[in-house]
Amino acid sequence: MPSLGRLHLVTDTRPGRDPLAVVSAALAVARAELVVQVRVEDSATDREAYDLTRRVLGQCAVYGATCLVNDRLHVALAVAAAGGHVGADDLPVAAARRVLGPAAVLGATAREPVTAAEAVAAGASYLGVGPCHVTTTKDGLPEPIGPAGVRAVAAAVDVPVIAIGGVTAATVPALVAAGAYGVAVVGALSAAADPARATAELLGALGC
Ligand SMILES: Cc1ncc(COP(=O)(O)OP(=O)(O)O)c(N)n1
Ligand SMILES: Cc1nc(C(=O)O)sc1CCOP(=O)(O)O
Ligand SMILES: [Mg+2]
Repeated sequence: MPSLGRLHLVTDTRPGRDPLAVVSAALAVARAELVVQVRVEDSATDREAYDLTRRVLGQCAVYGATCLVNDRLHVALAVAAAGGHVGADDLPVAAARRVLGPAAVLGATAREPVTAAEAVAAGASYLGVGPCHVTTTKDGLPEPIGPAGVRAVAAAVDVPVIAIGGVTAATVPALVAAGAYGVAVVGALSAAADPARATAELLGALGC
């Protein structure tokens, strides 16, 4: 299994965003430390997801960076991405592992220690843990768990914990101190005036 980068960029395909430009800027700075998770709107077609993922995978290959696919594991397989990420509304972790195979990177969303341990036992190779802080990027999330919630999950598992939800360079140190191996962001890069600079700030906060 490839070693996991510590800065995860989750693509923002909402109207008015330019995910490929943001990926390009982040890759130029973070290189192999970047994991790009291709996440499209639920309304996007599989063809749209496939086309975007192929382009992102091509960008990542230049830098030896990892490309994962959110939810749509058939797209991950179709483009030979490194793996995928699943949550409560997606395939169960064990089924996702069967689909992707033993060597793939498989992330699972977990918000508390018991489900985190279950996800790891079912085959997750990392956990996405959050929302750590308030975010406007995704609707319907539970209350933020904060660094204390991250600490509880990190203490319960032996796989990398990736903190997500409202993460900024300013909030990274407390999350790392709580046991996060890395962070996943949408807005901190997608909405940045200068995504390359924002990438450097996030890497610096991670101690990379
Ligand atoms: C790193 C990471 N953590 C959590 C999530 C959320 O996944 P999920 O709960 O399946 O929600 P959607 O992203 O599918 O809306 C994630 N994508 N990445
Ligand atoms: C897609 C997603 N999942 C979350 C979870 O907690 O499961 S938070 C989130 C959105 C993260 O975006 P931003 O970095 O802009 O806050
Ligand atoms: Mg999902």
